[in-house]
This record gives sequence, structure tokens and C-alpha cells, in this order.
Amino acid sequence: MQSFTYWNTTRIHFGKGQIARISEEVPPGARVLIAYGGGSVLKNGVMDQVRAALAGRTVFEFGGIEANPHFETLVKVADLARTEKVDFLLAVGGGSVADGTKFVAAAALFEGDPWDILLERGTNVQAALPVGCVMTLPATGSEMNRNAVITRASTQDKLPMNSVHVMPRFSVLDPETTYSLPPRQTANGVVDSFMHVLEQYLTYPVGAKVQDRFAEGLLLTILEDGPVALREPTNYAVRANLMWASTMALNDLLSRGVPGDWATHRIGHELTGLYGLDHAATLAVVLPSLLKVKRAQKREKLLQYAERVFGITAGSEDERIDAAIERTRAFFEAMGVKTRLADYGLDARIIPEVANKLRQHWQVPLGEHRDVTPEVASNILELAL
Ligand SMILES: NC(=O)c1ccc[n+]([C@@H]2O[C@H](COP(=O)([O-])OP(=O)(O)OC[C@H]3O[C@@H](n4cnc5c(N)ncnc54)[C@H](O)[C@@H]3O)[C@@H](O)[C@H]2O)c1
Repeated sequence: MQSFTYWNTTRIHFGKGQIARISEEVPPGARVLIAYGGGSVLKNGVMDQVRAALAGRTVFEFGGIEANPHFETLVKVADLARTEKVDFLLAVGGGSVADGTKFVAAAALFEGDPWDILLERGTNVQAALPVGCVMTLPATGSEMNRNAVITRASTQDKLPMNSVHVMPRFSVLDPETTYSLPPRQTANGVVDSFMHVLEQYLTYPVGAKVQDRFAEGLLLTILEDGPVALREPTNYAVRANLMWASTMALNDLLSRGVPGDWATHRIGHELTGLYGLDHAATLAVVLPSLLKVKRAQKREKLLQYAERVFGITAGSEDERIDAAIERTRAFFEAMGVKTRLADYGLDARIIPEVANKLRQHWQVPLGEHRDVTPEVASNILELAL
């Protein structure tokens, strides 16, 4: 196991009725800005609970944070926060709202051009407004991590940032808020959280039994409950397990002491930035091909994944690896998330455009061995046509 430091400062309130806990978390005299997205939280009763919990505070609301939140919108929200002297931000929605609010928290206190925050990946953030989060879509883990991913619509750049200052002070996870998710978003969340685990698991062995078995437990849970959530959207136990699995998949616990890949995510971000694909769709497209291209480097972990997650023990090593990759693809497809670029109307013409964006955004090659160059990414995308 590699050496590491681990801490996580987000307090989690999990379960039915926990939105009311916001009243204990946000100071009574606070000036609070609630940020939300397209309005699903106005229809499913979540915002009513949030407003009730904030009674007595001075509350401002901003609706309209886009999926894959836009830098252009978020700088307006940061202006509003400054003008109204807001001292607490509350994100109510999915990962896009959480990420957007985290960026606003940093941008509101940032001296200079806020795009520099993204160009420096958040390393230049010195302070941020406090953030709380009511998560309505289990997927990103944004509710308990220090990451945010922001898209500059005008230039089609989608870039991640990372700062301890934007870590949510608290997050509320009430599985009942996810009952209203359309099947597409339920499926996206399942694929995204599954992928977060794989990015931290399918690399090379470092003798980290705890992290490996923790990862396998999350993968098995998501495999088991993901399809049930599509069939039974109001099954509380299933929604609860998926919600906690997605938080645990990306709250920095799995990543401690082990190598991380993240090439699928980086290539996927370019596909969203350029062509607007859902985040999870990009992952479902890239991963199976990436695993084929990197099968030699990932061999031992692919065999472990095949056996422990899918129970594949018969056949040669290569046959078991092939079977595990195909089972992964089949899982994404069974969730209704297509795994070929052609399924999204994209063909080989996109490959040089994606490679160019990767060259612009990443100075060193990607992946756990830092060997996924833009040329290798192009090979991966060719296999994904
Ligand atoms: N911060 C991180 O660590 C991290 C990790 C992975 C991905 N991301 C980023 O997060 C974004 C994706 O977030 P997401 O997958 O949570 O989706 P999202 O926040 O973009 O939401 C997708 C859609 O679902 C709707 N929705 C959300 N909750 C709902 C509910 N309960 N009922 C009905 N509709 C609801 C939203 O209004 C939106 O239209 C991408 O930009 C991705 O790059 C961030």
C-alpha cells in the first residue's frame, strides 16, 4: 500500500426527513444563497423542505444552473453572492449544482479572472464561502469531496478543479429525493458511480486489500441495485444503497494508498465539452475500449475484477479479461446507457478534435502509468466508434 494522509470534513445527514437538519447547520443570522438547477426540486417537494429549514435566515435563490454547469452562469451567481453579501451557499440538486456552487464559493472570494481557478485546477484558491449541499442525484460524490467540474460554453472547455476550501461543510442525503429521477438520470448516476470505483481500482496491485475489497463491495452493490432502481424507482432500500455507494465511491476514501487512473474521465470531459454528451455516456463509451488498449498494464487487476466482481473463473486469462470487459459493457447497456460513439451520432471525425483538446488541457499523459497520450486516446476512441 502506498503512504497516504486521509481526512474528510463533510458532515453527512443521511435518511428520510434529514433536510430539516439544515436548520442546525446554517447559522441563524446567515445570508444564504440557494442554488438549484432546472427546477425538479421545485416540483418534488425538496425546495419546500429546504425553505422551511432555513426559516428566519435571509435567503436568496438562484435557479438555472445547467447540467455540466457553465462558467458563464456561475460568474453571475458569484456576482450576486458578492452584491448581496451572502455568507453561506446551499446547493440543492445533482452534481452539476453541487459543483457549480463549489466553484461559486471560490469565485466569490477570488481576486482576478475566475477562469484562472480552472486553469490552475483550483491550486490557486485561498478561501471560499462555506457550502452546504442537498444532493438529489446519487452519482458524482461531489457532496463529500473537494472536486468540481466546470464547462466554459463559449470555448467548449470542460475542466476540473480541486480545493479543500470548497469541500461541503455538510451534505444531506435523503434517498426519497431521488424517487423523481427520470430513468436516464438514474442510469447515469449508476454508471458514473460504478466508474468512479473502477478509476481507483482497475490499475495495478499495490497490496491494498482494504481498498480493493471496499471497492469490490461498492461495485457489487451498484451492479445489484442499479437495475432494480430502474424497475422500482420508489424502493427506499435500493435508493439508499445506491446513494451511499455513490458518495463512498468518490469521497477520497478509496483513492488513499492506491494508484488512480482517471483517463476515462479526462477523455470523457472532452466529449461532453465538445459534443454535449451526458457525463455518464462518455464514460460508458470510453471505458470498454480503454480497457482493451490498456489490458496488458491492467492485467492483474482485470483478472481480479473478473473473478471477484463477475465470478468469472473459467477460460484462459485472456478469455476471462475479455469476458469481464464485455460484462461491464453489457451492464452499461442494460442500464440504458449506450457504449458506442455511433450511438450518439459521432464518427471518426471527432477524434482529432478530442486529441487537440487533450493536448491543450493536460501537459502530461493520462492514466496510472502516465502513458495515455493524445495518440493513445485516439486509438481508444477508434475502438469506440
Ligand atoms: N465533483 C465531482 O467529484 C464530480 C464527479 C463526477 C462528475 N462530476 C460532474 O457532475 C456533473 C453531472 O452531475 P450529475 O450526474 O449529478 O447530473 P446533473 O446534476 O447534471 O443532473 C442531471 C439532470 O437531472 C436532474 N435532476 C437532478 N436531481 C433530480 C431529481 N431528484 N429528480 C428529477 N430530476 C433531477 C437535473 O435537473 C438535471 O437535468 C457533470 O458535470 C460531471 O462532470 C463531478
